[in-house]
Amino acid sequence: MGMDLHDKKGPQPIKPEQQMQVEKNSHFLQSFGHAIEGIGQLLVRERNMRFHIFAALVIIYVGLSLHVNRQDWLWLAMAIFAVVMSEFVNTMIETMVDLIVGETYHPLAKTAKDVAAGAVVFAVLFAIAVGGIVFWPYLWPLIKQMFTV
Ligand SMILES: Nc1ncnc2c1ncn2[C@@H]1O[C@H](COP(=O)(O)OP(=O)(O)OP(=O)(O)O)[C@@H](O)[C@H]1O
Repeated sequence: MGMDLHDKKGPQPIKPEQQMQVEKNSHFLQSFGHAIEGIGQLLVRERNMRFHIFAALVIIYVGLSLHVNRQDWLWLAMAIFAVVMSEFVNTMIETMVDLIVGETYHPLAKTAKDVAAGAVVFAVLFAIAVGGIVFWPYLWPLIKQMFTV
């Protein structure tokens, strides 16, 4: 899949104030800080992730507008979670493959990346199905109302 100018592939330059830590985190706050850094990297590097976050916000907005019930919110949350988690896994696999093979072509690198991308597509299809099943009963009466005089 393509790459735009905003996608920052490859290692980020190390700023002078950054410590090149390779030893274990020594306390919870340090672990948490690095986890937040990971989420930040994902948002900066992956255009698809930014799109998923935008789509999730649209789904939340539609859910609020249609006053969907508690159980339906759980399904919507599950769908959003599945897509976002799949993008986390996809980025982890891509990064590990790039770390191992770099710019060298390898059929197994292709398989790993394509399967990881397939997981994202699978999760997105699941989210579309959930969105359709959840929103349809709320939208159908509105659609009928629009076409009855
Ligand atoms: N080292 C490699 N060896 C073989 N094929 C590769 C290699 N690197 C990438 N590819 C192929 O190129 C495609 C795009 O790879 P890239 O790492 O640019 O993914 P991407 O554009 O970030 O994907 P996504 O849009 O899913 O994030 C992969 O799906 C794979 O088919």
